[in-house]
Amino acid sequence: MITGQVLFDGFVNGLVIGLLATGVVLVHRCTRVVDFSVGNGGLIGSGLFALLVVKYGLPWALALPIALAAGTLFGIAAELLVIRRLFAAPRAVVMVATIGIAQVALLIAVAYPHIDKRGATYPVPWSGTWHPWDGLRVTGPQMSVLVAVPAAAVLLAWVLDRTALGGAVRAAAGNPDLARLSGINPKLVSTAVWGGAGLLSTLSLILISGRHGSVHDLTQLGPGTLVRALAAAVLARMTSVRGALLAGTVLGVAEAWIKFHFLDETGLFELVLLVAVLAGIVVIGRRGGRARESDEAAVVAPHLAKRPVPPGAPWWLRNIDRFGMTALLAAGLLLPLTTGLASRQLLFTTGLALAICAASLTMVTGWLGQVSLGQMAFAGLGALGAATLNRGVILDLGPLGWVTVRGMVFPVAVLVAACGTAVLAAVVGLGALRVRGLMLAVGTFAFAVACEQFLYRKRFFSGDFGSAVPFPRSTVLGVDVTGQRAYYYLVLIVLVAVLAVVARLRGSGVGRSAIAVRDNADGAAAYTIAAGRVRVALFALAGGIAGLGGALLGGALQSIPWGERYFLANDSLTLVAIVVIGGQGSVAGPVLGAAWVVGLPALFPGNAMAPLLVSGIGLLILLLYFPGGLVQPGHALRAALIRRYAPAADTAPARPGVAAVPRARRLALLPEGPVLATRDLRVAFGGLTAVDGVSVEVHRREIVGLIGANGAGKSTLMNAIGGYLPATGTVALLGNDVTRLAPHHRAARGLGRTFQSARLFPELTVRETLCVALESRDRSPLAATALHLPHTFRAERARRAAADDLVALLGLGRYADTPIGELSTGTRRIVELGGVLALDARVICLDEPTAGLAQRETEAFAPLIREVRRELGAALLVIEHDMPLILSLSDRVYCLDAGRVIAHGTPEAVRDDPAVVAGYLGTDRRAIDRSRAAPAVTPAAAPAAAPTVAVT
Ligand SMILES: Nc1ncnc2c1ncn2[C@@H]1O[C@H](COP(=O)(O)OP(=O)(O)OP(=O)(O)O)[C@@H](O)[C@H]1O
Repeated sequence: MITGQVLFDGFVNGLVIGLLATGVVLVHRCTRVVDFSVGNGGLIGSGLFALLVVKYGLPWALALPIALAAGTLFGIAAELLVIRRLFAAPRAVVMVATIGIAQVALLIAVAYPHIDKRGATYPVPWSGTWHPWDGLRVTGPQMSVLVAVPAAAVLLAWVLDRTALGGAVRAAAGNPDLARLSGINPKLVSTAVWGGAGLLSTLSLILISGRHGSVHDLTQLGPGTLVRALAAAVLARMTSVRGALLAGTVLGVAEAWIKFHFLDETGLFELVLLVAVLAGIVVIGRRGGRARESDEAAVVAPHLAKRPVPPGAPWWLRNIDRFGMTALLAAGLLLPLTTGLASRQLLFTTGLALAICAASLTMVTGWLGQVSLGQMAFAGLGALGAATLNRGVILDLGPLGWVTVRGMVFPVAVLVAACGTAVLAAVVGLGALRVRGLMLAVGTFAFAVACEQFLYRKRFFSGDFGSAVPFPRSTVLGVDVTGQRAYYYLVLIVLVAVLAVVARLRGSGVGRSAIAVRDNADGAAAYTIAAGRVRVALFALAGGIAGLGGALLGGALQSIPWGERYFLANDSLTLVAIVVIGGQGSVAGPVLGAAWVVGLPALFPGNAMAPLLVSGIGLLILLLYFPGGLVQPGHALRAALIRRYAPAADTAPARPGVAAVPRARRLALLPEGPVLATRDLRVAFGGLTAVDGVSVEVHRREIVGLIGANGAGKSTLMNAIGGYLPATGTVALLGNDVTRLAPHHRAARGLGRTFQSARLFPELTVRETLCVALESRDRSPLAATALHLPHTFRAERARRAAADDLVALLGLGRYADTPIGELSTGTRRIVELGGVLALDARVICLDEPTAGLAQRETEAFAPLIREVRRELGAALLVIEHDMPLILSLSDRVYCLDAGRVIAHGTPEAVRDDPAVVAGYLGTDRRAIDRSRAAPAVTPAAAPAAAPTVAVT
């Protein structure tokens, strides 16, 4: 029977976790960043408190404000020196920066003078025990919690609800742009929030350390505390401060209950936390916790990304990447020959294995723009799994009886374990990747802690070996790899193979699709790319590669220290540092990053601070000053050489025959009746019905205009047609009901779409963007591409040739290798049309195709749109504010007002409709006059398009 005392103890622990979680929620609400420094950040003040009281004999009442002030100042300093400088950066970057801040905090705490009093206890104001009623005991540290947490919560509520600062914080959290307009300085708010979070985490860590008892090993409190606070914050949907406090308390009680009932199952609670976090993430996703576009973004700005070498460049420039990689390989081959010391060889091998693990993160962070904080957990499971398979196991399958798995030879065990971690990563990814934004980081961090505390400890993995599981090496394909140097070369070969896979995937449709999904998931869906599938497939592959790297690392060590180093949650943070330091998304980055993080501390043997220094401070310096990482100077040199020796040439023929564009489905028969029809479509945002029972039809080869005042619901209607928004009513495409289909399925059935913002995929070049659209015809298979199978090279060549034809057709020759992010709006809009051509769309929705264009460009666009219709034989639904353009272009027009169709018919009829004049055109007399003056151009009489005119 569980006692009240156990639950009470859990309640008190939970109060502190809840307090820490409020800091996480505050920071997230104001800056949309998950703050990973919240655990370690508090160590500065909590360590100082112990130091001042125990070592220097200060009274606690004096030391406490000093410690709290130190923690607050650290929060403020972190904001001023790091966060503020990354104000405009993607949130993924800022989150990675918080990992650097956490490392720096740990570094400072480790650097504190040693408290050499043996058995000294952590200072608490009250040392007695109380018995408020029979059977309940309240200790001194618990009394501190019972006093401090409610006091802090009341103070926080008062500051948030009653003070000007609190009002500013709430306003900035609700709508930063509106807050800025009403005179609130978001930077000041951010500083205040970070200071407040520093104060809360210092207080929490002081209270937790009091419960911990000893003044030693305080730095160990970081990850366990952090994961509980993050879990509470996720359960509070990252938005509710009060909810965070409540969730923390519930978790504390749950932990006490679980630990009481399952005393033998160490780490079971961490497993429950993982499940709770994943469930919380799914709920956040369901409740519309969609991230803003900028959340998952390239951690490297597009201008720092590697440029493709133009095909006309001299041979040495075309092969410059090969030279670089050959030089790295030569260094790798020669390295073990520089020393005969086995310990050095082991160090080098460790670096290579970590580079393999980091290469897995390159795909997740560099391409998907997501941050995984669980890669070293996959590595740990790979290592322990391989060791288990190597020695053989007897499995208890319950009613099915016992199964004996005979030991596998070393290389087979490594490969099977890697496949196992890939499957596991797919499962974790299915939960955590459902929500866009940065929730993967939280989910994978919880996974890392659950592995460390629960999975690694299972007898299946650790057997009876305690904290060092043996993993002896043997032979690989008949070659003896028991020697340190031979094993080094084996790991080098695997690293080269992994990097070859990564490089091949990045240059293929798989890498392009991943970057497209990251930069603009809706845009990718419009090109038939299923974001979820791309994310989960790459995350699974990354999990497999991490497992492979981990198994090889285990083989290098020959005895897996699962509870001590390499495979812990903190090591996953270090892996993120390796990737950022090396250069995100770059193939050489993991190698350079691993060389930095493993190699530099080796120059200072025995110094516990060196690893933290190179990964923590190194991470921050690189993020702030060299966001491209160590490969950045190389990329800059490469770009300079390209500018100097291969300037972009306009290779576009003036106007090649459009027949050059291969078309897959152009000749497919269109059904009778409308090609697009909506019935009673309705979309509501909370209380606002943006589209209110709209039924529209678009017939074969028709251009239908959609007009209406700002906010009338035109874009919302188009988004509902595309499946980007949940709607009631039906949508039929080419005679088939597509109401229940996801956007990428609708696109695959012939629905093309361009967006008002024409964002496309900023990091991809024009040619790459068109290749993404061409994936709709022939998708790049992940496994076959990774394995370099010949047919994937043929398919890739065909795709590039088709993209080049489109580039030529649209007169985009000189922009073919330019990243989209560097193009003008007009050029981006032409690339978007190129994408629609690549799709072979049968029904095309254009959302304000001339928005942001100069009048001259707008005039060139009408013929281009007609040309697209002629080319594809498609029907178009076009939203446009330019009345002369839309009235001259359209065969029929619908006018929307407040989400309803108020008129439809021929352009002339709609233009003269009294409701349209009163509700829309009447607002701008000149618009009517201009539209009356507009010549009613028939499609047949349209002038030949001169698309290059619009390219500016
Ligand atoms: N994601 C959203 N959340 C809440 N409200 C939204 C959202 N998107 C649109 N709205 C609201 O729905 C209404 C219709 O917006 P919509 O963008 O469809 O209008 P529109 O006719 O396309 O306007 P514009 O010509 O300015 O693009 C507006 O009141 C808008 O504020």
